[in-house]
Amino acid sequence: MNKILTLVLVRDGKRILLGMKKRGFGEGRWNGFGGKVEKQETIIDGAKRELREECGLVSNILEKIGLLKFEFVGDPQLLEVHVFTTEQFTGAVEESSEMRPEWFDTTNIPFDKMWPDDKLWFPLYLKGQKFSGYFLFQGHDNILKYTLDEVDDL
Ligand SMILES: Nc1nc(SCCc2ccccc2)c2[nH]cnc2n1
Repeated sequence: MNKILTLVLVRDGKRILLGMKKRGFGEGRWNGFGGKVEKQETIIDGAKRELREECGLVSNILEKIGLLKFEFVGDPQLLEVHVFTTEQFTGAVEESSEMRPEWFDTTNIPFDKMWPDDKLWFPLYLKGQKFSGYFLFQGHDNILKYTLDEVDDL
């Protein structure tokens, strides 16, 4: 059974909001906002909840843009990450216990301090293309193999 996770990418024109993960899974890397989906909530409601909890922004319009599956050698639990984006949000960006948010220009995304797969699928995201990918990791830094496809619907 896959572990269902969410990832929300917040855009404001040419800028994207990323958070520096302060602890736990992915600590020390810039990422979108997201995490686990609780039993009693839908995936999209889980995404909205994590967005608010992790950076203070509220959005009612999340667009599904990607599906990423991650396998880690030696770990039977597959991660199934549902990726969303939004350009409509309210509230003030605020740091949380999990994340230190910062705006980046989309021409200057800090890939060297992000998960290694991000540099592969971000270009599809930035050109408005939906995507579906599978990545086999050895540890958290080394991608042994992957597939990545542009898709028309998710
Ligand atoms: N960009 C990206 N994100 C994730 S996990 C995202 C979901 C998540 C999970 C737990 C806490 C916060 C967020 C990745 N895993 C492997 N490569 C990856 N790339």
